[in-house]
Amino acid sequence: MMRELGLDAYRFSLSWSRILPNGLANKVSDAGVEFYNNYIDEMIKYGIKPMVTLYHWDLPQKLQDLGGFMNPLFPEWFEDYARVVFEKFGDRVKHWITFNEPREICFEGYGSATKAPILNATDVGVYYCAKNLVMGHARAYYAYVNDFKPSQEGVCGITISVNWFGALTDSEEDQFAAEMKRQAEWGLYAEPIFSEEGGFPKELAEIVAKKSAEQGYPRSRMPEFSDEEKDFVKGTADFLGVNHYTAGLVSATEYKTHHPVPSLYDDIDVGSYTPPEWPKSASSWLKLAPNSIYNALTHLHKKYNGPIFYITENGWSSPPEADILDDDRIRYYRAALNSVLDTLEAGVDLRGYMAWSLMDNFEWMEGYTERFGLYRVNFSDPGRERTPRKSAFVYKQIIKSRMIDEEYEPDTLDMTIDEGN
Ligand SMILES: C[C@H]1O[C@@H](Oc2ccc([N+](=O)[O-])cc2)[C@H](O)[C@@H](O)[C@H]1O
Repeated sequence: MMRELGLDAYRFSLSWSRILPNGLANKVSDAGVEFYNNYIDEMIKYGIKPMVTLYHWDLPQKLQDLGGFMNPLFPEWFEDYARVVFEKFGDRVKHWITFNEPREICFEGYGSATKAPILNATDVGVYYCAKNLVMGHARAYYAYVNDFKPSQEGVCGITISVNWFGALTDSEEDQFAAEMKRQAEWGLYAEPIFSEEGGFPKELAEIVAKKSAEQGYPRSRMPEFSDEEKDFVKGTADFLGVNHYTAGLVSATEYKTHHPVPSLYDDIDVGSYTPPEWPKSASSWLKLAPNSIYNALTHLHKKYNGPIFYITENGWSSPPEADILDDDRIRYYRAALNSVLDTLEAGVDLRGYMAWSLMDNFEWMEGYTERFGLYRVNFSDPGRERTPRKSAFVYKQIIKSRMIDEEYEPDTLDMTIDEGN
């Protein structure tokens, strides 16, 4: 499928427990390493660069039983695991991502309890997790930079989910509410690594400290980074990977919904709105918002002094029964890629774009009910038959011709494998 599309890069993740069955680095699975060696070698054979994520949400059970991201030893465990994979695969993998989407790991896993491990610690879970995760990221980064990069010459970054949150109105209150939403959704994870000051976002930290005191906590529910820790974490990324899907308009007073007290969303206490005219996908959270890649990336570009970006995920879901002639997905990719062009024109250092996803897959809590693939997968078929959707043909034509808005008819679209690839 990668060859049919003419891809020159592919992002995938490693399963920690497939490589270290106990989670800890005392025992490495030869079969696990061989599995990924074959996978990586096959890509490289066809000129497809692997971009590898170390952690995309599957923590070894033993480590989860020990508290997972809540355990202060988590950063060490992660560094040990990272060292094994850099050593095994770093001769061929030159683009490393430590974590996929800290927000979904920490907020959804340890706060709102909507993703594994479904731990309902709404008051502190997201904040404790965020600090341990960021410390683990920094330890893995230094392991790479000090002990592997000199010979392997690759780069190491982190991928954060960055949807665009603008203000509903021009009022000062709504502008501040939008900034609080951005700090809660991605600043918690980006700020310690990419800001000049380091540590958690300042205004959010102040709000949480104030509310914690009012709520009778002896200290802020959000842990602090010591000065030493701030310096340790600052600048530990060669690039910022961005998973971008959608946007919301934020209000200080309107569109508020109920949240547990205390919790991150109660702390920021803002409302969010999506205009009804924004087209809807099969996922409740995903709507097609105008020029949102441009809005998000130009904002981050200014805020963090022009870092290197990769868009590491971007895509559209349809229900399983949807037609294979998926014009809604094509409309989404055209809009997104036009927004990428605007972003590049604005001088943002965006080095790559990855669609989510090559093929339908298991979509976490939603299982097989939301399909993101350029290729449809028939999950009732024991052979898991794969069929290119119309969007696959169009995507192939776009990346080959660099023409985004040209109209293609399905029977004129070319799906032969280019011998050069
Ligand atoms: C569809 C892919 O989404 C990624 O995760 C999310 C989850 C939620 C949002 N959101 O805006 O609410 C954005 C991205 C994830 O990395 C991938 O595995 C897929 O689930």
